[in-house]
Amino acid sequence: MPTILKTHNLTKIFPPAGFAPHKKRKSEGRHAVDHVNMTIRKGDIYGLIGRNGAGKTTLMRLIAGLMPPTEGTMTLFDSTELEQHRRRTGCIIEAPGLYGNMSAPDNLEAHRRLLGITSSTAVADSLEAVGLSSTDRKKVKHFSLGMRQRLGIAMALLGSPDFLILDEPTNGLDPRGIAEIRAVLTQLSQEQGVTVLISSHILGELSKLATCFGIMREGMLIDEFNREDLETRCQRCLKMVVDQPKKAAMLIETLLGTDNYDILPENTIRLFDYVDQSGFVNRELNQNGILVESITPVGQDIEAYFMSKMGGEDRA
Ligand SMILES: Nc1ncnc2c1ncn2[C@@H]1O[C@H](COP(=O)(O)OP(=O)(O)OP(=O)(O)O)[C@@H](O)[C@H]1O
Repeated sequence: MPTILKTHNLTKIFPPAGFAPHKKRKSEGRHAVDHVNMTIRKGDIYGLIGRNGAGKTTLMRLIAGLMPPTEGTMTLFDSTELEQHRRRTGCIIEAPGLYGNMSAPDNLEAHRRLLGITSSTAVADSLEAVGLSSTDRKKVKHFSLGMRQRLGIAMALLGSPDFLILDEPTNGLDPRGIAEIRAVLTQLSQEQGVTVLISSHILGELSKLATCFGIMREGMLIDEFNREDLETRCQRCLKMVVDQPKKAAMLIETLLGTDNYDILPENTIRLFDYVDQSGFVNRELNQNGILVESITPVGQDIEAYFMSKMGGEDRA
């Protein structure tokens, strides 16, 4: 699968408050983005997750070329010619500038001219992609927040980008508005092959939309995994520590009649069946010469998993 974005040790250090560059005072500064190595492949919907201040927006701004990194490099579309390939990228990082007294098509038309996009169908195509073709002459100031967010995405789509960078596109939306944005992004990904990098506070929503995930904590990308990994990590199972894992595995197959387990390091086995029958499993293994040091049903919902990875109690 071709790589759309790869960062190598991407770092942004902001000077501390009160820092006066002319004094050349040596200072630590704030590592908003700290040696991030991130990979996004073609067709991914990459969900970026982290608490407030974790560095998501700063990372997106670096990727979009809105500020230079302090350190580190990146490739876009497997190339180091970033300026050239940023033309294939569309982004909403700050609230898109919309003219309230103008209709959706007029807003897009103004933006199209500003960007120098020549395609005569760009405005109509973008409106259609976000389901706003029928708003006609309605002024944007009368739009719902969800419609405005969709219009923002339409703006980012004007240049027919292959890669969309969206910082909190569902911010402030009700469940219906969120579902609409999800439908738009899923369609763009599946039907047009657009690759998406998206951050969101709404973890449950992101878990339904994204195909892979990156967790940021204190500027660092502490974990990257795909949807399949996430489902495995959150799957309910009986986690047990035994003295002889290979023999225990054989007994699980012969006595319990299942091969739905895996063996982890440190004599740990995860059994994905019999999750609510830990006493029974314990007895069966014990009676056949296995010392079960611990046996616990584990598993959590996806949102709780994200929260535990992000650290702390605050929401993303
Ligand atoms: N221009 C700036 N100057 C100084 N510090 C900044 C600047 N922009 C961001 N920061 C700091 O960098 C850190 C990361 O901020 P950033 O906005 O990237 O986080 P975030 O994960 O997007 O948070 P949120 O979810 O609240 O938007 C924060 O501590 C923030 O205060």
